[in-house]
Order: sequence, then structure tokens, then C-alpha cells
Amino acid sequence: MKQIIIATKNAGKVKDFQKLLEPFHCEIKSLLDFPEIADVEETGTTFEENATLKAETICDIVQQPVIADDSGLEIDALNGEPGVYSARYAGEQKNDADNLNKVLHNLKETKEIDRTARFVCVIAIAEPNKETIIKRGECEGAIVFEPKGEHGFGYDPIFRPKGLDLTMAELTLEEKNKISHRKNALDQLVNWVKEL
Ligand SMILES: O=c1[nH]c(=O)c2ncn([C@@H]3O[C@H](COP(=O)(O)OP(=O)(O)OP(=O)(O)O)[C@@H](O)[C@H]3O)c2[nH]1
Ligand SMILES: [Mg+2]
Repeated sequence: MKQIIIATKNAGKVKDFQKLLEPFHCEIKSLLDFPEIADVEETGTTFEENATLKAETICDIVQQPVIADDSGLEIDALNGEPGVYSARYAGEQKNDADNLNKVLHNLKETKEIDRTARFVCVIAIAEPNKETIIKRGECEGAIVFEPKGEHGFGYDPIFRPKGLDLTMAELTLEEKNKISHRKNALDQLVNWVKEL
């Protein structure tokens, strides 16, 4: 069975990828299976830079195909914040609830019409001795006033995808994987996964 390593320690992302890659019958590993591999310091200022950094660093170590995902939430009323700093928006502890509450606090005076936002996911695929492939997916939406829903992870409870009355966290994993930024990025890489 083909094995793909996802260069992440984010369990929420692993769950998304496992579901999204199910049709391709690959064995999915992540850095949660390799605790001996240190976190990659994300020194980039764009999602593309960080995804490439994570994919190439881990590929050099494991010498097999690696998928990395750098993703985050861009909020128009906050000039695109938290962006590439989404994981650490409320501090190095990378606490989802703290991050989400900081967004709600910073938007407390912002009217509904001005709460537009988007999830961004950049996937980088690195293979030994090959050019790294990079694809970006986005999901437009808005930030709600109160967290809602039990599914997903991160900012899902406060992100309402455009055209829906539910937050991303009120969708099932299957429903999220039909519209998410991660799905939109991975859709551009289907041929690579098929040819693995
Ligand atoms: O609600 C969400 N639904 C999503 O689908 C989603 N995708 C990403 N994010 C957030 O964006 C940051 C990623 O940061 P990030 O790409 O650096 O990942 P990370 O540091 O968590 O793990 P790693 O992949 O770097 O190991 C984190 O705060 C995540 O909460 C999401 N939030
Ligand atoms: Mg990270």
C-alpha cells in the first residue's frame, strides 16, 4: 500500500487528510507517528513559504513523499490577520479556544457585513530529487458572533462558509470536506496522489 507522510502534528488536519485521501487507499502517517522528529520552525511570511519549508525539511529526513499543509484564517477587518500566525495568534501555546476568543474580542465592534474572512490552505508536496509542487485552496466565509458546533478544530466554530447558515464546526467531516480550503487545495493534486 502507498504510504504518504503528512508533515503535521495537528490532529485536526490529520483527520481531514485521512478522510480526503480515503478514496486513494494510501497509508497515511503524520509527525504524530514520528515523535522523534522536531517541529519545523515556520520562519516564512507566506503560507507557500511555510508549507514548502515543512514539506522539504521532513522529506530530507524521511527520504519519501511528504505532504505539508500551511493554513490559516484571513479576516478582512483585521487586515488579513491572523493569516500565517493563525496557530499562535493568542500565544505560543497554540490553544484553539484562546485563538478563537482573541478573534471574537478583536471583532467585537465589527458589524456583520464587515466580518468577511477566508480559510486558506497551501499544500506542498516534496519528493526526493523532485521539484516541490505547491497548490493553494481557499474557502470564503464570515466570522460569526458566538462559537457554534462540535465538529472540526481550530477556528471552525466561528467560521460560517459563504452561502451556509452553519459554522464549519456544525458541519459533519464529510460536509466540511466538500467545501473546505484543504479540499480545494487537494483537488488540484489528485493526479499526483493517483500516480504515487
Ligand atoms: O478551524 C479551522 N479549520 C481548519 O480547517 C483549519 N486549517 C487550519 N486552521 C488553523 O490555522 C492554523 C494552522 O496553522 P499551521 O498550518 O501552522 O498548522 P499547525 O501549526 O496547527 O500544525 P502544523 O501543520 O504546522 O504542524 C491553526 O491555528 C489552525 O487552527 C484551521 N482552523
Ligand atoms: Mg504550524
